[in-house]
Amino acid sequence: MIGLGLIGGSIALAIKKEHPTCLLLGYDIQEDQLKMAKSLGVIDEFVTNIEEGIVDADLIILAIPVTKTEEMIDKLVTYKLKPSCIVTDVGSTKEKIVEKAKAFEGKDVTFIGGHPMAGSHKTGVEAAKAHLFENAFYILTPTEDTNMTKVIQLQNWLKGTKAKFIELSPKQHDELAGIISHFPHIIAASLVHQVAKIEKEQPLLSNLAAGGFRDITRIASASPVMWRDILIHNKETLLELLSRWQVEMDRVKNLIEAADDSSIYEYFDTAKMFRDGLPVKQKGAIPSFYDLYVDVPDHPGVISDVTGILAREDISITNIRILETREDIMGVLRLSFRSDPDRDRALACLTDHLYECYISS
Ligand SMILES: NC(=O)c1ccc[n+]([C@@H]2O[C@H](COP(=O)([O-])OP(=O)(O)OC[C@H]3O[C@@H](n4cnc5c(N)ncnc54)[C@H](O)[C@@H]3O)[C@@H](O)[C@H]2O)c1
Ligand SMILES: O=C(O)C(=O)C[C@]1(C(=O)O)C=C[C@@H](O)C=C1
Repeated sequence: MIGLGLIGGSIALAIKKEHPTCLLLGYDIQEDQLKMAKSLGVIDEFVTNIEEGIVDADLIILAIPVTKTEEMIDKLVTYKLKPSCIVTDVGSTKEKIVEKAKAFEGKDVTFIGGHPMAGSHKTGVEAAKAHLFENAFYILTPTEDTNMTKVIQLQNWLKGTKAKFIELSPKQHDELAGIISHFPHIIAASLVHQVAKIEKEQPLLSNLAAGGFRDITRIASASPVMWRDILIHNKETLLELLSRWQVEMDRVKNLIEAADDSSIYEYFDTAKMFRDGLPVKQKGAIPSFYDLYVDVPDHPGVISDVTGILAREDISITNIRILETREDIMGVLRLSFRSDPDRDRALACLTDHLYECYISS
């Protein structure tokens, strides 16, 4: 595993789960990440000399920023790798990487581009989780010349991710990922910039940032290194999307200027219908959350009562959020669980304790 951050670490854990006897070696430019990965049991051993880690490998996974992946491919082609070795990557862009990997042609090495479509704004191996990609789409970009047996072998190595594999061309991948993933990160960062600028005149502003602003800008906390590289790689798609966005914003501006109430209503209503219709039980565009909403009276101790009930039943909560608390009115707790059965058990036992619970908000 080259690169032991969030994604490299999560894939390493998933591989080890399904293939416990394999020897998993890690390499990273940050020695503290390597030491941490070893102490967390994410890898078996680490190497500080890349050659030591790759020459006998059956599978090499590149889990580093996308421009670094290109540089690493340049380096890997200079080594004599094990015959029949598979090299794959997890980068968020594919065209430039797959193009670069043509350098492996004629070397008895198979390169298959990959991109697990799930993740987080967190970085580093401490945030790695074996189940990060469960139910997520995992895009592979084999070319017409790729041996299908190798694609199946790679899927078998990655079986522990419990992801759903799909194949796309690198071009199609970059267009789709540009729309659904890369562009939203630009919007999130630009919203934060807008608030940061205005805050200079209105110091109270960020204290008022409530659920809406926080929800839409969570991903602005993602790694600047990773996103710098993605924007550089997917330049054409993103420039095209920015032009379309400017047209979209002009449309909204016209609606507001005209104070056209039915068109404004329609604007939000059609967006709501599309958003509500997105698949929720799978990762990918919308991550999978097994959420339960619980009405709670706003008085001290209520949260520990709810969590205590679940703890006694041995039900783990993956996230907890208070959606609304104002004096004298009911607040809502949003509890997230790892699976549907956990949520069902939570619903049953909280209802037994007379809490009002429901599954959608
Ligand atoms: N974070 C996500 O949500 C997500 C999801 C899917 C795919 N990806 C892709 O996965 C890749 C890794 O992202 P991440 O989220 O794990 O980032 P991360 O910052 O958590 O980890 C990246 C790791 O790569 C190491 N690294 C950087 N350059 C290196 C080099 N030349 N040689 C060896 N190690 C090097 C860093 O030290 C770091 O430990 C990126 O290509 C990203 O586009 C990210
Ligand atoms: O959930 C998040 O924080 C993510 O941004 C994950 C996300 C995405 O845009 O959905 C980010 C980049 C990846 O290449 C794949 C997944």
